[in-house]
Amino acid sequence: MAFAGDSALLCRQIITKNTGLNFQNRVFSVPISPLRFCFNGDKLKGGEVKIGVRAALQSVESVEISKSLEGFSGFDAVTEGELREKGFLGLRKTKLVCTIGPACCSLEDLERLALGGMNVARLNMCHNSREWHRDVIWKIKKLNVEKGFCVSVMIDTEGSQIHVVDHGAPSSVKAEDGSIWLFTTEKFEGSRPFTLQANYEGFSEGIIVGDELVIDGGMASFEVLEKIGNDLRCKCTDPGLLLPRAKLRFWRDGKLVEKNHELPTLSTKDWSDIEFGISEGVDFIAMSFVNDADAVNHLKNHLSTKASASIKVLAKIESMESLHKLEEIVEASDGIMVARGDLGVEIPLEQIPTVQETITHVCRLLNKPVIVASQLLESMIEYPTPTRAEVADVSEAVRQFADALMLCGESAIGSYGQKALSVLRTTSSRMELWSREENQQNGLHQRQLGQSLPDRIAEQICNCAVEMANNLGLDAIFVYTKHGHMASLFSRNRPNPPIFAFTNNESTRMALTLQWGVMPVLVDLSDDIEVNISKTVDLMKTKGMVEEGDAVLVVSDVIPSCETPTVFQSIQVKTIV
Ligand SMILES: Nc1ncnc2c1ncn2[C@@H]1O[C@H](COP(=O)(O)OP(=O)(O)OP(=O)(O)O)[C@@H](O)[C@H]1O
Ligand SMILES: CC(=O)C(=O)O
Ligand SMILES: [K+]
Ligand SMILES: [Mg+2]
Repeated sequence: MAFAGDSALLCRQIITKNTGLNFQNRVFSVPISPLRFCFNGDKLKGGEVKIGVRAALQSVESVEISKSLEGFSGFDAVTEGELREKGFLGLRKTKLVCTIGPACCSLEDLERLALGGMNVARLNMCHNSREWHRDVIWKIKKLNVEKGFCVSVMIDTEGSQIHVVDHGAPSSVKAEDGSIWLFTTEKFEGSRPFTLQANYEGFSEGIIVGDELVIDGGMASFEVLEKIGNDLRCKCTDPGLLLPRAKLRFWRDGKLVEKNHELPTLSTKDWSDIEFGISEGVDFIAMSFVNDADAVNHLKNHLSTKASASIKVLAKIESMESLHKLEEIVEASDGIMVARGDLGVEIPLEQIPTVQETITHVCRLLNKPVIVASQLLESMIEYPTPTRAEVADVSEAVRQFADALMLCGESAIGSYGQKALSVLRTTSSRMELWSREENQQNGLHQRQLGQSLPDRIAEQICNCAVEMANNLGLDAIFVYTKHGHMASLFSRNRPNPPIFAFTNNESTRMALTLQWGVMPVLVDLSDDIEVNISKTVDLMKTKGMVEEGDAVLVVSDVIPSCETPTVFQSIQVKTIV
């Protein structure tokens, strides 16, 4: 039992060190008179916060297998299987997003992706029909219900960007050096030789003769020879492929001519896609070409008025302007996507790695999940193995502690989508192991987020608890949470053990699928912390998910509903007997 004393001492030291609070007893008060303040809406009596800190190593007594395990079966099938097979530390922390397209949209394909570790399915509203998207969403929900998966659904808006209209066949055309092309806004069916239709009337506004027209971030380049009304006659100066929906950008004197700001972030089509997403009950809306926080706030307000505030809004960073306003966008949104595909059209490619590192860093500091997306395993669209450079790129995103990695064309149209997913899985697991062995999380800086004392306390409890869990070599962190906030504060510290977030809220569960190291579990929650703990441990024992001797750190932020609550948050270390 020396262990018990050690952990109690350690807990006190850590909490004293990090909060500046000192204490003698297990439950102590911090007088903050004359302030009165709210804690999750409850006015506290006497203007004091009481925090319970119990760090004695307790044993879960040989709990009788509870009569009422109903409602406690919310482990997803994949986590359950992996936990049994590999143990707590074998669970992958980095989350995986797959873009669903024609190559992986059958029920069987989707099931294989879910079994392969897909945490979020992304539907790009740029492509395919409403009926097709609805069918995919239904299949995912059916698999979740019938096969016990926990795969969230994300829709990704088309957004307003200037590109070539997709005429269907032929799928790509080659532009030869010196060839002359017309870029027009005139609508026409089929294809015309040396003519491409732009999707936006004003695509050539402000463009002058001599400007450079860059296709898809450098796939091909043209020089503007002549303006004819809105149309542009151009000469190919750097030959290459013109793909359907190829992106058009103009450069002058080595700098991008910024044009996107006159277009709304959400077009009429985007708004109708959003209504569709709301009615289909999607979990995330990824907003393309966000330029400022206003755009994010606008959508979030709209969702609130529709009683759909539980849908999380992810801002895609894929324009120069969004980089100038990164912090305000991160603060306004529920998460971020580093959309390297379009970003690479707006900034020089050699800047992508450092920009990615900055964005992932800012997101972690501000406690927002971040997805690294596009071309992670691009060659696997055609080939069954990745290039070494691609594996290095995936590893780098994991080393940066990104919350999630995303497949695009690799899963949507590629021939080896499941293989690509398994490359992400094995590469991220390997890199996470290295990261743990090298104590990489020690170098992570933390920024204080909370302003009020209760928020700061919650934050400090999570920071301290993670330090405890790492130092004591604990097997898992259990957090009981309604809205997932404390689970995310744990995740932000990138702890060694996995974080099991027990929640009674389905939306919370589906939102946590994107957060690094968090295994969301749907359960009934009682006001009694001890009941919650013994019920979950019971359940995990019956399912063979915990073993005798496993030591877990337990934190609850479920506020008891009694009138004068005395213990709001507590840290406990328990061993399974
Ligand atoms: N639902 C779909 N139906 C048909 N093709 C799809 C679908 N989703 C994706 N694709 C194909 O997969 C490719 C990669 O998909 P992805 O959505 O990542 O690319 P994208 O269109 O460049 O993304 P974005 O427009 O958001 O920047 C697309 O170019 C498209 O050809
Ligand atoms: C994913 C996406 O939108 C991009 O990379 O541009
Ligand atoms: K999109
Ligand atoms: Mg994009």
